[in-house]
Amino acid sequence: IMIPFSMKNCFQFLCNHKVPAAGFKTTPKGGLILQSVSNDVYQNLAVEDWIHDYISLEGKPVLFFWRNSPSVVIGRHQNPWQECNLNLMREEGIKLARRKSGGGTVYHDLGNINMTFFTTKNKYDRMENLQLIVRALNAVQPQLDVQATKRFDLLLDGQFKISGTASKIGRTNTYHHCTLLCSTDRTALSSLLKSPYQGIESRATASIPSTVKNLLEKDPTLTCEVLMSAIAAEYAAHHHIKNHVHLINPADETVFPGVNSKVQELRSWEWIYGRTPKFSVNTTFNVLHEQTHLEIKVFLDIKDGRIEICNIKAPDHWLPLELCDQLNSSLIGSKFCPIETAMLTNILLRTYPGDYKLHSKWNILCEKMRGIM
Ligand SMILES: Nc1ncnc2c1ncn2[C@@H]1O[C@H](COP(=O)(O)OC(=O)CCCC[C@@H]2CCSS2)[C@@H](O)[C@H]1O
Repeated sequence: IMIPFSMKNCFQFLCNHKVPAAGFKTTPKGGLILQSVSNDVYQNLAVEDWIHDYISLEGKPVLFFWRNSPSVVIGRHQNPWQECNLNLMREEGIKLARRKSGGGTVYHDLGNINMTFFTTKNKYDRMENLQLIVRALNAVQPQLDVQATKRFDLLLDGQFKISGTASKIGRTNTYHHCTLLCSTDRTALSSLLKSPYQGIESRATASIPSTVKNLLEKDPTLTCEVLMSAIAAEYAAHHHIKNHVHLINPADETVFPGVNSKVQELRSWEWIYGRTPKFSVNTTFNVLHEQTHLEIKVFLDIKDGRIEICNIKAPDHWLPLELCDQLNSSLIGSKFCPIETAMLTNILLRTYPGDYKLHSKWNILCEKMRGIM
């Protein structure tokens, strides 16, 4: 990894050392423990990515602690419509993030600790990291029954998931990141991770749901702060480094040059929705017309988050084929997104000013379409 000259200084900052004349060579080996001062999921994922891209981890593993305000974090190759309730998230102002690592969907809030274990490829060992967490948990509460599974979850009492794992393996650097449920809102977790959307077909990675539990429910002294200190102490002991947690601000461009462009990428529609593997939606809408139920069939192909094929089929006596097709054509190429659909509908309505009966039918269809987005 090439570290540009300006980044040498920030590397030294990360070690909390004054920039010495001798430069880079004086940075101590052994490892580093960092903790983010931000609770913004995009900033935290961006700085994680930045460390992965720019820090030389040879002989210097890094542990990074971070927590987020309420967010749903999907894996790199997942379909958000299949994994979560996007309508509920919009209503509640819950962020959606797509991470760079693979795997399933998790819910984060301030009661959930995220940990990223950075190493070079040859030191990458997820089980070792999980065992370190288990030792730390047992150091604060020897009675806890926590075990790592073959799929790198941590289970409490042999049945409740308290941690999920994902990882990214780069050319030389790697990271293993995992969650730890301390006092997360479990009601929010389960309602947000339930998809209401039907008829989706895709080859995206599917999550593996589990029954979860918070450590604080087991023992009220196990707060996030207690857990993070215990894990930091265990990490320091394991790597023979000073038990000091360096606070970092992931928005600080002077420390992490270029980090804000990573934040922008992670926040973008193109990354979050546009990276969804190609999928199709095959569903029906029911509308009431003159006291009878009509069935409207919908078939969509969505590629890069945009509608590629749109086939809405309504009974001809309700909406003449030609007018139905106008709606179909106007949706092709547009984002599979309720705001964009609302905009397009308004444009379409203007093509038949004054035809309120038609407006009402198009509006009904668009409202239903928005409901599946
Ligand atoms: N925060 C959290 N911690 C543990 N388990 C969770 C959490 N949220 C949801 N779940 C449960 O895990 C499954 C999904 O399990 P699944 O195995 O499919 O996915 C994962 O575990 C992915 C973990 C990603 C960790 C990253 C670390 C930093 S950024 S996110 C979900 O349906 C819930 O039942």
